[in-house]
Amino acid sequence: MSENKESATKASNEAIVPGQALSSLVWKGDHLSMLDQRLLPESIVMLDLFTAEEVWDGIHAMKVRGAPAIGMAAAYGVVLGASAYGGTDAAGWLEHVHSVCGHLATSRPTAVNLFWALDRMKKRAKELTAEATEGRVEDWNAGLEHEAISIQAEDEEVCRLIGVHALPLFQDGMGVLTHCNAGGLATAKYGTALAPMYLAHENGIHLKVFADETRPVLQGARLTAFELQQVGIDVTLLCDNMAGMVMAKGWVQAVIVGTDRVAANGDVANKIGTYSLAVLAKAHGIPFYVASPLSTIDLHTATGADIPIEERPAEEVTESFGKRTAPQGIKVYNPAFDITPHEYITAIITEKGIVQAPFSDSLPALFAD
Ligand SMILES: CSC[C@H]1O[C@H](OP(=O)(O)O)[C@H](O)[C@@H]1O
Repeated sequence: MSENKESATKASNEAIVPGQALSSLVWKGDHLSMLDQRLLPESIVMLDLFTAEEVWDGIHAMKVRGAPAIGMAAAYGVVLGASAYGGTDAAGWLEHVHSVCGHLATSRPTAVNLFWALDRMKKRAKELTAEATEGRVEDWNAGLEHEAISIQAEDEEVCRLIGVHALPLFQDGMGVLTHCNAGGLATAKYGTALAPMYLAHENGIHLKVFADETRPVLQGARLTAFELQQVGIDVTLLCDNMAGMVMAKGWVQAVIVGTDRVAANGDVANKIGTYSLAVLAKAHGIPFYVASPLSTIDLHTATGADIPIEERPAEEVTESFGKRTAPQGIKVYNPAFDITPHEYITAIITEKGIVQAPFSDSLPALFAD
């Protein structure tokens, strides 16, 4: 790790290379290069982050977003935070790492991958100090760096496997509707909900993807439409309120979405609007799939009612499309996520295979060795 820290975030503009996937997070050895997803698809700007605080802000402000990407960013935030420790003793270093983790945990509340990654970094920190208790701060920091890099590398393989397991659900020419962005931009590569689209594309299977624009932050329009178009996958952008009509026309044979947290009973938190889609899918007899890595399954949270739902600033709703679109002083309700009850979910696609109801049995079984 470099001793040469900088507090000001730097940005660099990158060129759009058609067909080339963008990486949301690139570890540079002494800092984290983070793609500012708020600026897509107009600008590709990589932010150079040197401190845990800058990573906290990157997550909080949704410069990086998507459950697995949030977890990966937080892990690198721990690495950056740990490197600022000035002492040499194990107890002090461990306390410092826990304090960094505690702060990063306040960046966003719903995606459980954030807490999963922080728990994993704390566990690794404890193991490292148990191995050598004095004067090994550089080794401990290097151990944390290795752990964060592993989390990112594993996520790519996990997402690829989700795509592999989903492939039998799709036939050539099928229409598949998705919501928000659970793609490569939200993960290390491939995505969760979009992994099947990428794997189908790689295997010569043609899918017609419908991407909801996903108000109010427009992850579907700005990110999903962008990343699928970049690699030449057939994608059509829809306003959120068009899904019912498109289903009624018979254009959609499956809905597949990502998730920020799956409760032990199979209830799913995902981007606001997901619940409406699930109800519409049921009304039209269309299977509704949730793509979820094991790191997003939270067996400690009993039901969807126990999942904390983030509420975001009113301006996301009242100042859409670069200008004021609602009256001054209007009351606004802006939850970032909703809960889809497990009854609406046909199956959950994981890196270990596809599971169905009863989820209270099938989800814990995924964690058995
Ligand atoms: C692969 S998880 C993607 C997940 O993240 C989104 O939330 P946000 O953009 O607010 O971080 C959304 O719920 C997606 O399904």
